[in-house]
Amino acid sequence: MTDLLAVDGLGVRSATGRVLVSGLSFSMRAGDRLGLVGESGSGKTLTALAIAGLLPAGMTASGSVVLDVPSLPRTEVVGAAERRLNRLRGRGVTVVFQEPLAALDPLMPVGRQVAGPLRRRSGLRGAALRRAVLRALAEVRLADPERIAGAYPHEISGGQRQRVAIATALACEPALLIADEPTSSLDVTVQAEVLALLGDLVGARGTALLFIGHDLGVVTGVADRLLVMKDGAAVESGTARAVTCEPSHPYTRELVAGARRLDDALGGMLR
Ligand SMILES: Nc1ncnc2c1ncn2[C@@H]1O[C@H](COP(=O)(O)OP(=O)(O)OP(=O)(O)O)[C@@H](O)[C@H]1O
Repeated sequence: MTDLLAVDGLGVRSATGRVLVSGLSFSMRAGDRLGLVGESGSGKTLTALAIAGLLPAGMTASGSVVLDVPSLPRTEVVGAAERRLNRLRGRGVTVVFQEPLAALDPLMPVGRQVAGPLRRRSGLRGAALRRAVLRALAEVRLADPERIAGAYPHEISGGQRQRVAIATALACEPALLIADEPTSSLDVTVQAEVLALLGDLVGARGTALLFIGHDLGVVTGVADRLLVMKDGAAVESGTARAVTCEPSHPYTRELVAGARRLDDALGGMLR
């Protein structure tokens, strides 16, 4: 099987030339679940944006990010023209961000927002499209999809919004879904539900998942492999089990000890 995503020596610099990410290399195949974990400011989000070709204006990427998605031309994202990247986004790679309010249009009922990618992907129109929207909302386990479809983003809860954002992202049938702290703004119970849902949905579709988070307990709940980042570089990588059971880098040991302390304080809930 060939790599779906091959990141080789990725670097990101700010407009003023500050090195924010450097020398990052990893690869993913169809259906893989990789967790990028590290403290705030370690470069996780910029890595995600660089992979999707969405770095803010002025920032520059170096190295190589190759996305090789079935039925799409193999694309070198670094330096690619916007037109090329547009073909890749959606079917190739889709991102779910931490704050769904930022991703959803405040002035459009959420049903119409899910309908956009569904229509583009499937060509459905009219009543058939409407049924597909309701199915997509039911699939992310939203009770009463009819009501949710007609609601504006501010009329539903944070957990419901994140489910809508996931439904919208999956409606594109992406080969790679990047989820950047998708549950950090949610309370713990809702967070656990949304994580389980995300795991089930990508599993059922064979979608590769790049899951980003600062909380090792959360990330290991979804990812099979981990890449630990610190100060814009990878300090350790391996299977989730190896990294959490036998961390070799002092920073990873700190992360593991922190997650254990939290787990003990919660009476082993995370085990
Ligand atoms: N638009 C920007 N201009 C300049 N520097 C930036 C910009 N965005 C991020 N940075 C810097 O790049 C570094 C990496 O940021 P990034 O957002 O990737 O970290 P992160 O690991 O995702 O953190 P968090 O968990 O807080 O989102 C940080 O030092 C940050 O201050």
